[in-house]
Amino acid sequence: KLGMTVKKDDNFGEWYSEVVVHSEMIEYYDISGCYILRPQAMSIWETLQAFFDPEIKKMGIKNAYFPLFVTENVLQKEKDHIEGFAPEVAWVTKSGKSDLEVPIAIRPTSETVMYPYFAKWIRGHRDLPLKLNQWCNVVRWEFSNPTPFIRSREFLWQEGHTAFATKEEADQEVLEILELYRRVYEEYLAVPVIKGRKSELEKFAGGLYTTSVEAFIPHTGRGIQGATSHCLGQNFAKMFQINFEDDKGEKGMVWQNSWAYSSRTIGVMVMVHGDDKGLVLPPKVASVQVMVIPVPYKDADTTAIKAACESTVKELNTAAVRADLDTRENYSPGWKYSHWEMKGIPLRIEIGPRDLEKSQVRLVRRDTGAKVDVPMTELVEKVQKILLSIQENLFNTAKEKRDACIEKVHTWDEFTTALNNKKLIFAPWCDEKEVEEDAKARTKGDHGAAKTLCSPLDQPEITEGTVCFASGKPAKKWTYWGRSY
Ligand SMILES: O=C1CCCN[C@@H]1CCCn1cnc2cc(F)c(F)cc2c1=O
Ligand SMILES: [Mg+2]
Repeated sequence: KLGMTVKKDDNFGEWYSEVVVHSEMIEYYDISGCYILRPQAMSIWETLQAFFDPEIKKMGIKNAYFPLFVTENVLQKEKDHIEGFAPEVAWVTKSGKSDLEVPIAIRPTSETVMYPYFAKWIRGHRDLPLKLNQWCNVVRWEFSNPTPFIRSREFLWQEGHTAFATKEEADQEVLEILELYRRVYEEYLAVPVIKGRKSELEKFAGGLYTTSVEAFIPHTGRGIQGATSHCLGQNFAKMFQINFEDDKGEKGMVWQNSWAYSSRTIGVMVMVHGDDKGLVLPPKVASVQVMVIPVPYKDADTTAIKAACESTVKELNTAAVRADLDTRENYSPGWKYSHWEMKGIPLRIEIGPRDLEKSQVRLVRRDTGAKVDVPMTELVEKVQKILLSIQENLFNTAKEKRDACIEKVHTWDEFTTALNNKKLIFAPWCDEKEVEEDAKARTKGDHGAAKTLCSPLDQPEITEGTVCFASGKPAKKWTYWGRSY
């Protein structure tokens, strides 16, 4: 494989596409907007799932699996839930040569698939809370620029759908799930995110309120929704007649939530940490954390070197460090260094004749390129420490870069200047829908309009007399604004 040919600063879109392909995470497919997830990508997906699935089970959520297909009349059940989404719905209209009597939609999300059965299963308050999740794929036939992991016509996600007797229980779960999403990004993918609430314009129209974790890509100056946790209120309970007899014998409608993260998480990680050598994997999601490479010298004892590599891998694997070796003779050490750097392996170990003599190995970090010689007797402890340090350094570096992009503004002019400087804008806002619509209209351009990303749950104080940057009305919230994916 050739090396990287595009630089991250020169052409971000082409750089990204090259990274995901050359790191062997993605293979492009012959249907636009569809991508093959190769093992490196799938192993990251599985690692995140291995964290998230037990966590939601601890919360009493059970996995189920609902059909991929939904009938037209059920899908159209509620216009404002589907409003504007209709063009994205993919339909099955034939089987073999014959047309289907009634076209069948492929799920773009599963509210309308699940909720008729929620109505059937929920009768009394003892049937509550009902808390289900499914790990599945969904299809949204989008036309705006398809991007591996970030925007694809089919993607993997988990979708949680829960029903409670009281709003308080629903409100609490929304935030518990949002905290898990923060951990997925910050503790595993080493990507800093902001927890916040979506505006009335940006929220899920079918719900009561939407919370999200928002990431930011400094290179493009665009925000990206990382994951989302909605409180649906009783909107869907009304639509689907999901009610129950409470302990006083009265009929009440349930309070519902729905929440999801998707394979988009992987793309955000690539965009944030990748560099001009290719992918950079945070150790916690790296299927191989350490690659051991023999450095044979012309008359050196290659057998002894290879044996040292094998015992190093063995020792690391015994200590639960995911290590592998590359002893292929038809590739030079130099070729292997750039190959495994391209693949984002966090740590490389080089073992040559000099290292053998001194009973040491050379460790090379993928994040900083730093090299350090370590006695073989201290191998495991040093490798474990360095892997932790790489995980932390990736997060801290990403957080510093993201924070450096944040610009606090107070006026419209400051806002447009910051927007054109690719900033993540923090502004006092009157929280009025028309003002957001107006700001969107005024910032339309070939880079896309500015929009609200979220109002952070952690709200700074609004000092007396602070006015909205756009309308001049009294400010109600500090809100992040920017262009987005
Ligand atoms: O975002 C979530 C969390 C998991 C469950 N769903 C909610 C809301 C999804 C919002 N949404 C998002 N996209 C959609 C695309 C469609 F084609 C369509 F018919 C419906 C939708 C749609 O409802
Ligand atoms: Mg969409």
